[in-house]
Amino acid sequence: MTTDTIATPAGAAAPAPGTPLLQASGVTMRFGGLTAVNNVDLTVNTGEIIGLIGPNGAGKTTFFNCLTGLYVPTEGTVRYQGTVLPAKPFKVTQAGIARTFQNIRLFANMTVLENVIVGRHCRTKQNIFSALLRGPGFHRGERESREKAMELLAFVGLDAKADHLARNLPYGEQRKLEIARALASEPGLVLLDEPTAGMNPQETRVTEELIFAIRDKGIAVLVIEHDMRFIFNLCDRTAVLVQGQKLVEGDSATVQSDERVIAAYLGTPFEGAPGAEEAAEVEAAEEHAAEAPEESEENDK
Ligand SMILES: Nc1ncnc2c1ncn2[C@@H]1O[C@H](COP(=O)(O)OP(=O)(O)OP(=O)(O)O)[C@@H](O)[C@H]1O
Repeated sequence: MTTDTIATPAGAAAPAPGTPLLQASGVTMRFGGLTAVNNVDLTVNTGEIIGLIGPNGAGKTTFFNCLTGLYVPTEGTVRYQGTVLPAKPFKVTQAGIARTFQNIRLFANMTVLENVIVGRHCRTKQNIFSALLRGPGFHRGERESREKAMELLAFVGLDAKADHLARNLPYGEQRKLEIARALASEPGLVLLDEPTAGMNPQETRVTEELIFAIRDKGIAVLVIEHDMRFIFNLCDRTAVLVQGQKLVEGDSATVQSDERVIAAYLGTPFEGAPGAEEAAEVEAAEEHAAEAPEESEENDK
């Protein structure tokens, strides 16, 4: 009988920090006449948080899909820990890459805990026979999965809601649950597609802290986001895609000050750029001045 032992993730012996984990080389994806991703190289090393930014339709999600086996790139290769990845999402997850999606994909009618347990599927060896026979191994495996799922829920701050239905969670918490489910597969690298979309600034700050904590657990992160403050606070390096091509890659200062990036994407200097604080102070003073007559009118009454 198959027991429910937890499988070891591929490459579980943690590589030294700073060694290449993911290596995408010359990745190109064409849909008929449209080249959505054009000859993109990207390396993510252990211990890194890497950002991927670019205008709508730049090819960011398509690139993620090429990395995670949802698409077979028209050209190029994707290696994880030196091995070319198979173009099968399940095998990519088994190899050690997990992801979340731009549009939340939870099991809405399952509980929060069950959603995370499902995410552990590729690390267990349960099969139809062990489930039918329900021997000691099956129960041990179930208990372990439950405990690990609860640990992850505590990690993302959702343990108190373990028994709630996923569909009843507020939007920001559904995004956190997606992250917990991705972590349940014990990845070495997690790909997050717009993890703060629809979040308020407070939730965004919490997500930022959560991503730092994920990195501190030894999991590298590749993140797509449109929130530039979030990206430039968080990432060790950021790559900019424009019309499917990588325009620039570098640290936050390099990317923010690159004139091609400003022209093609940022438009105006990023709001956290030097000078923004002063501009905000002037704006606040102007608002205060505009409100002042009303205040004095009220005082006169
Ligand atoms: N399955 C598909 N078939 C045909 N064209 C596609 C397909 N998927 C994406 N595209 C096209 O590829 C281009 C890149 O799309 P993609 O969704 O990767 O961009 P993105 O940078 O993720 O955009 P956004 O920031 O809006 O999510 C777009 O022109 C899109 O219409």
